[in-house]
Amino acid sequence: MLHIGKYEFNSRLLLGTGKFTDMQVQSQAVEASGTEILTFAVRRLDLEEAGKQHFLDTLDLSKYTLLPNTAGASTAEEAVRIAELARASGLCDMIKVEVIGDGVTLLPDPLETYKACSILLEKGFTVLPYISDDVILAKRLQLLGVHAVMPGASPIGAGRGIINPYNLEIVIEQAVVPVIVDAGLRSPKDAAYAMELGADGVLLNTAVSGSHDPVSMAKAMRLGVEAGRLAYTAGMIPVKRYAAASSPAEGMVHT
Ligand SMILES: CC(=O)[C@@H](O)[C@H](O)COP(=O)(O)O
Repeated sequence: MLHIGKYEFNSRLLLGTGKFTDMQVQSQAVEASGTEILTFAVRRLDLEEAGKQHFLDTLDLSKYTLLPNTAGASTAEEAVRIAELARASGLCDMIKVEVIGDGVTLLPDPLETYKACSILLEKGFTVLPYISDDVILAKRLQLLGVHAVMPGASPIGAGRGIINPYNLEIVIEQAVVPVIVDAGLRSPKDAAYAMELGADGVLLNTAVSGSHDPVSMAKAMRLGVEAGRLAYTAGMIPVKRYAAASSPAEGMVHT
């Protein structure tokens, strides 16, 4: 079970809803992924798509928790405004805090993210900040009281997989709230790797929406997350410098 604040989930795969070209394929991909948490940009929903049918209208919303995100915000104030808009519209009080600091790398702004989280926590939100793989920021945000941290594997949409497993491992080791590895994943091996490192979940979007067959990729990602989690809980053997024979040599007759 994945526990985030007062919420509980069986699935550890969180899916983004952007960049799908066909709503029906998207619905099937969501189903195939087994996800229970769908994240979407409130700003996009509110401004650019006003009046149009939205993908969320095509879903049985009783099966999913909608996780609004503050994509499009570049300051704490903007992120807070977007979060309040989401809550006032009757959406979940969970918010993925995404405050982008740079239009080229799309990396999150640590100072504005911290400030936004501080305000949103005071306002009673369940707060999930998207951050870089920054060990100290992750720690500081947890001291502030966030409900999960979402370190990036690599930049959004880059598909570069986990660039810094060392940092991610330390974030995970020191975490007192769930760690959801978010962004930059490309293949099921990346998802499995994040889970093998001990992540509590992964969030991805482009890897599925941008593949030739999003439904199959969604299923592959689901299996990757499940395999990685199973391996993590099973306990993997230590890495050794030299060989260790699989069959014991004792009792063998040597000539
Ligand atoms: C939908 C969402 O929140 C994205 O911003 C998220 O960070 C996913 O990144 P990828 O598209 O790289 O998987």
